[in-house]
Amino acid sequence: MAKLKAEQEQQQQQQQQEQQGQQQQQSNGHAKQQEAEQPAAVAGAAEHSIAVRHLDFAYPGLDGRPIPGRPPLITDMCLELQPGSRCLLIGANGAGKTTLLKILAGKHMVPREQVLVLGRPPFHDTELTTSGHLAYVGGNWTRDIAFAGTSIPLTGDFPARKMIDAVPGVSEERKQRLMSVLDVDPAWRMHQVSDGQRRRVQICVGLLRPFKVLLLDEITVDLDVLGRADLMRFLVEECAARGASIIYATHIFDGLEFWPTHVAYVARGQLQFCQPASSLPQLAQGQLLEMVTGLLRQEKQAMQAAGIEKPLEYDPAREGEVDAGFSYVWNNGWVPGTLGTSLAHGTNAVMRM
Ligand SMILES: Nc1ncnc2c1ncn2[C@@H]1O[C@H](COP(=O)(O)OP(=O)(O)OP(=O)(O)O)[C@@H](O)[C@H]1O
Repeated sequence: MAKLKAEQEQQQQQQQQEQQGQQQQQSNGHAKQQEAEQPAAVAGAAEHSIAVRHLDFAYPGLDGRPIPGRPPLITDMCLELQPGSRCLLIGANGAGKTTLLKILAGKHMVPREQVLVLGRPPFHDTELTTSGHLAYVGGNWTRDIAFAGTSIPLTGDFPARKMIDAVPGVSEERKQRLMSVLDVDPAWRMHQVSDGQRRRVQICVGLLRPFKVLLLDEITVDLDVLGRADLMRFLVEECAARGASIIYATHIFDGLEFWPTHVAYVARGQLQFCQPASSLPQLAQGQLLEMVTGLLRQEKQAMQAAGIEKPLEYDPAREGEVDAGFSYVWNNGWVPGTLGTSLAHGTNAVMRM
């Protein structure tokens, strides 16, 4: 009897071992499959904090698809930045700076292999942003609020400290440091602050988590000169101390000569250059503004000489007209990616080429 029981136990042990082996094989297979599903370009790409490879991008039309016959806004863009870089992104209005930053921030879907941040595709790998490793601060501080509309300014009656404390996993030391750099009073009520004070709180909240890559889209517009200078110095320290990388798009150049390690210039959706600051003598001479003005003037003259016209203005008389190359349509306030679709927003005209 005892022998039979021992044999049964041995059989049970064997079965358990076989099952464990099978489970192990399955999970190994699953891991291998997951590895295989990772984009090939990710391997070995992490030495660049940002890598853009032959990026093409076009905004979709009202039906969410690329607009036939319309060339992409961004074409064949390549850009690589190492950890610790501070890149100033320059270009005329409408050149595509915000679009590029939003693509890097994972807000627009592009093929995985065309854009890698910290070696990972930012749209598909949402952990990049949820972890705070990839941060984007841009535009006005607004929110889409149901039954109120899209882009409603954050002006509720709550203190700045509440916004700051709402960001999880941030040490009190970092909070205090940022509030001090940005001169934020934690008692400010958000419905009573000035535009510049609201902007300071927005930047403070945006920088709280220790980012590895930070994308800044013209965030210093409302800041006074001292606030701006202190912020730029803080960002230099962050890059030096932690190897963080920053791309900063701006039109305000005074006093910025000391700041960038690289300058990238975009014109009509194409990267004209991305050069180390040390190779641009105008920076050492304190003539960044003159350099940018010269570049934009040359670009404008080249466009005029080439007969490249500005996009057609909307002409209400042509509403509904459909031609070989374009059609005029009304967009009654529909904003891609949001639920808002209401005549209450008023109407705005969209022309499709
Ligand atoms: N959601 C959108 N749908 C369609 N076209 C868009 C959209 N957003 C921007 N564009 C177009 O893309 C082009 C580039 O815009 P973008 O905002 O990237 O330029 P920018 O370089 O940041 O300009 P600025 O210096 O004025 O901020 C513009 O011609 C703009 O009209």
